[in-house]
Amino acid sequence: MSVQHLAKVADVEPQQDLASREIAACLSHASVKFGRFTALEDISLEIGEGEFWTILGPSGCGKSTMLRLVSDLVPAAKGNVEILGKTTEEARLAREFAFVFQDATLLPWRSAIENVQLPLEIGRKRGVQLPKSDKSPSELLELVGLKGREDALPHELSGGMRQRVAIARALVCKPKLLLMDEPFGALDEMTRDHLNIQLRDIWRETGVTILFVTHSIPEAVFLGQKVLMLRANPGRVKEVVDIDLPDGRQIALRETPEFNRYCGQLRQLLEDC
Ligand SMILES: Nc1ncnc2c1ncn2[C@@H]1O[C@H](COP(=O)(O)OP(=O)(O)OP(=O)(O)O)[C@@H](O)[C@H]1O
Repeated sequence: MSVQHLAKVADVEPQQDLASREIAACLSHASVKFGRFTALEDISLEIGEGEFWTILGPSGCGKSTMLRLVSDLVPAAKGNVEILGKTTEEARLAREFAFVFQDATLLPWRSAIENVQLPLEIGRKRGVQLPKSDKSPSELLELVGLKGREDALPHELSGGMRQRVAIARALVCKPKLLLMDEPFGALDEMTRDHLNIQLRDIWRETGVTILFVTHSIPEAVFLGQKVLMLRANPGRVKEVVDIDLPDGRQIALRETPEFNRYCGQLRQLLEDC
């Protein structure tokens, strides 16, 4: 690891002992190109295991591309990406990560619990030994607040409930890393607030590392321990902001001066992008 790289890491997490911090995702000078267009350039980051990172930046700056890079959906044109010490391909095959998108993408003819069970069934059919959550599919539905709705079909559920099923499904193979691309972007504000609180609880209970893309500054501050601000053309790291707010976050936190200070800081950074 270069001195420059270590310096960047120290900026990101000044209080932590680097030697004792387990790394979930390590990006070293990584770039992504689509033809001649550079979508991401020289990204160096270390994301510690169990951390919750939110990603903000102007439209088109490469937030989704960053998740696609980490999840082996696009290759690094330069540099290197490691997930839990593995290449992205090895991590994908070992089901080290799972994705949740803006659209829940549930199979409409399967009930909530059957949708959650789906990744395990696919693994069994392919003869692949997949990691399995310590919780059963029905316990995962309970974890996301859907106890009693196991047999409901997707069209019988609200948008927020469908997203909860998608989160339970993402957790069924016990991923170490959860990649979330604007998962609550299409939901009304109250549902979104409620899911924000629930997602923090799920994160605390499972210990999963989360990378969460959003366009909402308050959502990024409420959820994240760290906010990664990307800037555009090409997408680069603008800044990583540590969010030093207490745990057990409730909606009232959004009315506090500390919370609004972080929002103001990030709004300024976004304007400067
Ligand atoms: N498959 C692709 N081929 C060509 N260009 C692409 C491809 N995917 C993304 N891009 C370009 O890469 C840049 C980053 O796209 P990306 O979707 O990652 O941005 P984003 O920050 O997530 O955007 P938004 O906030 O609008 O969702 C954009 O200019 C986009 O047009």
